[in-house]
Amino acid sequence: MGRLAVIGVGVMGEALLAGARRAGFDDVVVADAAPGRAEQVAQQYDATAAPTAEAVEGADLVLLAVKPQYLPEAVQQIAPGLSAGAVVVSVAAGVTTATLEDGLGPNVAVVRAMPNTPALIGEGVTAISAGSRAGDSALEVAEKLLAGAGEVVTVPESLQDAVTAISGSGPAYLFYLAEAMVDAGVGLGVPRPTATQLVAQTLRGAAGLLAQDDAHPTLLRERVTSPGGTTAAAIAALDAGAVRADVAAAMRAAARRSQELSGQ
Ligand SMILES: NC(=O)C1=CN([C@@H]2O[C@H](COP(=O)(O)OP(=O)(O)OC[C@H]3O[C@@H](n4cnc5c(N)ncnc54)[C@H](OP(=O)(O)O)[C@@H]3O)[C@@H](O)[C@H]2O)C=CC1
Ligand SMILES: O=C(O)[C@@H]1CCC=N1
Repeated sequence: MGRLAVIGVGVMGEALLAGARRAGFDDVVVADAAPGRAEQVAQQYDATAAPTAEAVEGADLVLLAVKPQYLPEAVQQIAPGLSAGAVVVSVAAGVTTATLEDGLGPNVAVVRAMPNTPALIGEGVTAISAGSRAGDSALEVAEKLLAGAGEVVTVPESLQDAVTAISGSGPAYLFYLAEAMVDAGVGLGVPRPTATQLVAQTLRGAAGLLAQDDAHPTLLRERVTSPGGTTAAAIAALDAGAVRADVAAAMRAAARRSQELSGQ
């Protein structure tokens, strides 16, 4: 599988590193700007720690997982040490393959990816898009890396801002909903640990139903909604609060922000 370098082992870098180890990558070098962080992660995942510029030397595959604002600096640091023919996978929201190709030079293939945090438990989903110099073999190697973190789909790069709004930021919307449901449950008199357990397993079970092949969210919701019952009362309250429109507005804001990040 060759050597993998992970640049930036924060929340997402660590989640994808965990997936890479599950996928069988066993020669891994990690780098991070926070003092001591690379060493700590290297110990935990049986990897080697190195400064950013050196970490990419001899690597066949490089995963860039720093915040978009810090990416130009990281690109500058790694560009001179990259091996010809290396594949660089970036998960930075909003940063285009064209920008990365400009900074990294003509000898590497760039793949843009948008993962999400359930990658930590192998239940993520990542959308990948090929840069202009990334052929099928580069996409394949990126897919192998990311498959350890969950499902992988290939999309045209023009859809990456939308994907970011759906699945990249998506877990946060569900945690927000979970918080609101737990708090409301507590308000209705249920102890917080019990309310949390009820909400977590309800989300897990509902996601399982939704993941079935023939699932349609409308049908699934209708099956819960008995005539004149409790769910009908709840959905009427959600509609009165224009929650559906709010979700659409939130996702448009996320996609817009992803676009803005590409201009920074
Ligand atoms: N979190 C998420 O749900 C998702 C995040 N992403 C993308 O993943 C990327 C990382 O996000 P996230 O993990 O949340 O951020 P974090 O801040 O948790 O992690 C980024 C890490 O990179 C380090 N770093 C910064 N500059 C360098 C450098 N030059 N060399 C090595 N390490 C460096 C940071 O150190 P320090 O703290 O000292 O700056 C930090 O530890 C972002 O681009 C984001 O858009 C994509 C999908 C989902
Ligand atoms: O909030 C962010 O910018 C990153 C990208 C998608 C999820 N987290």
